[in-house]
Amino acid sequence: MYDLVVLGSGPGGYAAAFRAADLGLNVAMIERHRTLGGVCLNVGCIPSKALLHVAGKILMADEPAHGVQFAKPTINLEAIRHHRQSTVDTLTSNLALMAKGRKVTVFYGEGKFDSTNSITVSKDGSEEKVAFKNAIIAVGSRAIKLPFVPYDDPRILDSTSALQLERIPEHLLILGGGIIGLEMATVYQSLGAKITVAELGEQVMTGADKDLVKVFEQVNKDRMSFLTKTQVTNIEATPEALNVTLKDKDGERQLAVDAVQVAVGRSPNGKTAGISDIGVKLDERGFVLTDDKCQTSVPNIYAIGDVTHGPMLAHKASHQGHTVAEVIAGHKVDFQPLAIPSIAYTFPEVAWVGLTETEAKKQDIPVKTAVFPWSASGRAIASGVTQGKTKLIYDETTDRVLGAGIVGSHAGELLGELTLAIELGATLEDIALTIHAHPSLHETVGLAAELGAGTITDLPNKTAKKA
Ligand SMILES: NC(=O)c1ccc[n+]([C@@H]2O[C@H](COP(=O)([O-])OP(=O)(O)OC[C@H]3O[C@@H](n4cnc5c(N)ncnc54)[C@H](O)[C@@H]3O)[C@@H](O)[C@H]2O)c1
Repeated sequence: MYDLVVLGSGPGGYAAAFRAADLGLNVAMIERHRTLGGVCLNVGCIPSKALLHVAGKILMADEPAHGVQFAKPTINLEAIRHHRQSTVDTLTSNLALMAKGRKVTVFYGEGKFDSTNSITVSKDGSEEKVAFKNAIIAVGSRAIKLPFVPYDDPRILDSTSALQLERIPEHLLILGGGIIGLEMATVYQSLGAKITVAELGEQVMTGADKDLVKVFEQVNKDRMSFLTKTQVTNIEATPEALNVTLKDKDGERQLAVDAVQVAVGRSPNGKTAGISDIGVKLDERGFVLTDDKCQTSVPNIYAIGDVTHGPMLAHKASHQGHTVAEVIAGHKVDFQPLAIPSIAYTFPEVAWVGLTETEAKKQDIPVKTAVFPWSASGRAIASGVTQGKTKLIYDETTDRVLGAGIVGSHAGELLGELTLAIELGATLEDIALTIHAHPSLHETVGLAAELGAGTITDLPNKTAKKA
């Protein structure tokens, strides 16, 4: 009997298994695919970043380089696919080695709970029972399917098939303006596709503040067309084209495209693997209900990652994984983060963490904001990346930083400081008095804080504190 069995080997599952093994527990992990790492490493975060890296190189070659002109890039799709796959292979094979090094037993096959103390793993017609004292459900999520989409048509792409880069369509419609849709829009646009994004909501990248998203839209206005408040209601496949029905306030119209990527969100896998049959409580959408120790309604069973409430992000899952491993090992810990960062790896990147201004307004939280424009940053001007903003959202009375957002080159990397600031309860003054290197893009964080504090000297003195 294992001390712990982890069902699923994504960033949540393997982090939990490895941490538990390091704490001296006897651990097994069950994975239905041939490689470890789940969606994120195999067909999600990691391969998309490999493609976005290439997209960045192509887009950069197109930008004015202040005296240097590059020829039009030559694109070798096979080599790009190879970079994607070798990135995935490096990480997934390292995971298998680390599992071995930690003596975590890996069962490859489809796992299904048959009691609160055992899971049956099925593979190629054979079955094996794995008994456990504790289990962690880390079964993730899957793409939401829309009833009117002709999924059998090869011109319909999902987040997995889009990564294959089988062909570059002339005109690609992105159905859903969330992070997956916009990241793949960026990849395909750089490779030559015309892009139309159809988004039901008021803005693309819901979740980020509008003023930041506006900069992203502005930079991309000649590269992509954004149709917001627009619902895709039907797709008809004909030999010549995919005829997409778009519905907005003016009524319905047709758009003929030669490929559609569907990226309308993900739903949790809670209703699979016999999870509810053993008494684990789910909500109506299939999320497993957990407390702040990630414990489910069955005391020896825990759940982490996309199958639980909260953002569907790998770094949330891995931190939950560590928490549960430590709880099972007897530590007094829980999972109550103040800040879970989000990054859209688009061009430019958009990154945000903690409270947004939109959320503050919705929840009636009294906040102030300080937004430093990158057009006043020496490093941004010298690097030709002035289309950016660094924004702080802070408590009106205490000046404590509650949220932050950045749009611009390397925004995702710059966000780290602000995530730490929020977790440590920093105020504007703490950030403003921290010496940031000059000239640098991260200096914009310090300058935004100085702007809020009224001590800034890198902008006109409208906001200067006189006393
Ligand atoms: N870099 C990252 O952090 C990253 C990358 C990829 C995915 N993810 C996560 O994966 C999850 C799924 O991402 P996603 O982009 O698929 O989902 P999402 O929920 O973020 O966005 C889907 C969008 O589709 C729109 N939509 C739904 N039906 C529509 C219709 N019929 N017509 C037009 N628009 C429609 C919705 O309004 C929504 O804005 C998210 O939780 C996301 O945070 C994160």
